[in-house]
Amino acid sequence: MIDRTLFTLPGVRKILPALGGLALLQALCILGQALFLSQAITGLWQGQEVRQVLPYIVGFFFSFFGRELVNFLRQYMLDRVSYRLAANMRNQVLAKAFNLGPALSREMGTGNLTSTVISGIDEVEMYIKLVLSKVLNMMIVPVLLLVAIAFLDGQTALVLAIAFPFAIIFMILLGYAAQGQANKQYKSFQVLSNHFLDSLRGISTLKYFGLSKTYAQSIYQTSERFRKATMATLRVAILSTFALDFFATLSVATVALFLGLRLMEGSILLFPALAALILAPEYFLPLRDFASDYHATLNGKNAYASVNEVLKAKDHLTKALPEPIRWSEDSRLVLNNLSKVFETGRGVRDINIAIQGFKKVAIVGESGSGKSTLLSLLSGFLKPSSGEIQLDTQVLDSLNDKNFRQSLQFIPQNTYIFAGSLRENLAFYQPKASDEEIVHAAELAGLKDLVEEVGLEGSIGAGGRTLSGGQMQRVALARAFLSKNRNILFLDEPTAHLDVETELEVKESILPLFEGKLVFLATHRLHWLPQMDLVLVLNEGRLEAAGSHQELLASNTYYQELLREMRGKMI
Ligand SMILES: Nc1ncnc2c1ncn2[C@@H]1O[C@H](COP(=O)(O)OP(=O)(O)OP(=O)(O)O)[C@@H](O)[C@H]1O
Repeated sequence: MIDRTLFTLPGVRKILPALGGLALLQALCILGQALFLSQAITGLWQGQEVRQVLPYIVGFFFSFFGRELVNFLRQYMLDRVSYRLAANMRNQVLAKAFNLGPALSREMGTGNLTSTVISGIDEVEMYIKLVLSKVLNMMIVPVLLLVAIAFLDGQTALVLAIAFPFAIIFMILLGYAAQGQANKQYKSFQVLSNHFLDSLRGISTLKYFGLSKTYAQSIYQTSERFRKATMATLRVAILSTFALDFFATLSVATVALFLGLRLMEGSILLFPALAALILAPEYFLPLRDFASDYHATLNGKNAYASVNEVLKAKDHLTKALPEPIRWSEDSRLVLNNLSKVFETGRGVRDINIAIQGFKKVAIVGESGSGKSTLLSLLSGFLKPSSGEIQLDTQVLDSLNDKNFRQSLQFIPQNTYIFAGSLRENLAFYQPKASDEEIVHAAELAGLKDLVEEVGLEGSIGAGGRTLSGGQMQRVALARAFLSKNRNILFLDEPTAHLDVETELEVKESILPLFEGKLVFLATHRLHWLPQMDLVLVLNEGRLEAAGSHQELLASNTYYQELLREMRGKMI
């Protein structure tokens, strides 16, 4: 029911003694409340004046306010601790997501990852609060009250002591059933999150193919499954609350009945009978309190497991390089038998290449030949399955290095435009760049008109000005122009989805960016190849040939064939 690792979170152990102390204080206040009230009523019953019982009434109010104060202090402490822990967790999950990059969202699903970070962590915050406050109360308050009741009346204490384990056993049994249902509910929530986000992303494709109505039906069915799972969980959770309430009420009623009978018989005095009767519901209160929020703890436990799953995901980011690389004419990159084989058996195998100085390297091959995989290995987004990488004098088993990432620029097929100002989007690698530098980079990338029209502070992306495909690629280009320190450049089909005219225009702007850099360009487009120093030809994951475009064109039949095919597809 409770995840024990919760107690290992930073700061939790430290507040446990304070929470235990507050639970003890609360038990004493409850006791004071019951004893003072019973004493006052007994006094009045015996004919004393209000003046005579006034100290007891004052004592009752002191205990009452003391109890409220304890509640307030506990809530205050828990709010601070759980808020801090949740904020910490959110930072860690985000850091993990950024380090692992697309691999994590591919594995978990973007919708699921997003809901874990946003609503999942809120649920964990609530879970921490509930568990820490209610569990300690449940462990301390009933025990102390039972001891006090035993002093007042042994028989009542016996009835209550017998009833408690029954209530606990019931709670555990129903708890297991509810946990099973809650797990199913959480799984369907994860499916729903992924399904919903995927549908939103693909909405234009769905519209194009006239499938949006069919898809809306599929979302409806997924959300219905989630609704049913939620109702099933609520049924068991409410049943467990009901069972506990029933047990507690039955036990208190039994106690009241026996006390009443014994009072009539005269075998017990009014004061102990009254005090025991007031304390009996208080004895069950912590348990009922826990049960009333039981459903929230079930959700919180699942969300906590999901957060832990992200935090435990293997983060390959190394710190082998002492500082970011500044690529120079003498720099050298050697791949020795580098392979990345996926579970499907596909990928790239035994790649051997040596590159020195400022080179423009194209990676070509048929669709599925491994171009993107090799590019991801070189940019450190994938960890090789075997082989080694030599970077100058350093031998590494992966380029997934914190400092290597600080050395590279990337122009993808589709540039992501963040919802924000044009300035934020342009100064992506260089947030501290001056206005002049940003405008200069934008002009080099061919964005002069956009800057004049929108202004550096104008919003672009979601909720702002929508950019055309060519403009988006130019934003990526301007980012790269602005970042002078990073001189290893990766491009993955940077102009593939643009129309021929825009493609050639954007290409003209890209070419000057290649100077003084190590460039890797994965492409299907023929027109890039004559401008490159080295062309790597991949065939079914293997390096078929490597050389300049002219060399390969003169001597390699596979390359000649590939070019014929590429030319065919271009037209
Ligand atoms: N994450 C993955 N898990 C399993 N197999 C994968 C994964 N990524 C790629 N592959 C497989 O590895 C092979 C190479 O894929 P890759 O994307 O590198 O090819 P590509 O040459 O870039 O193709 P394209 O030109 O169509 O983009 C393909 O058969 C692909 O199905």
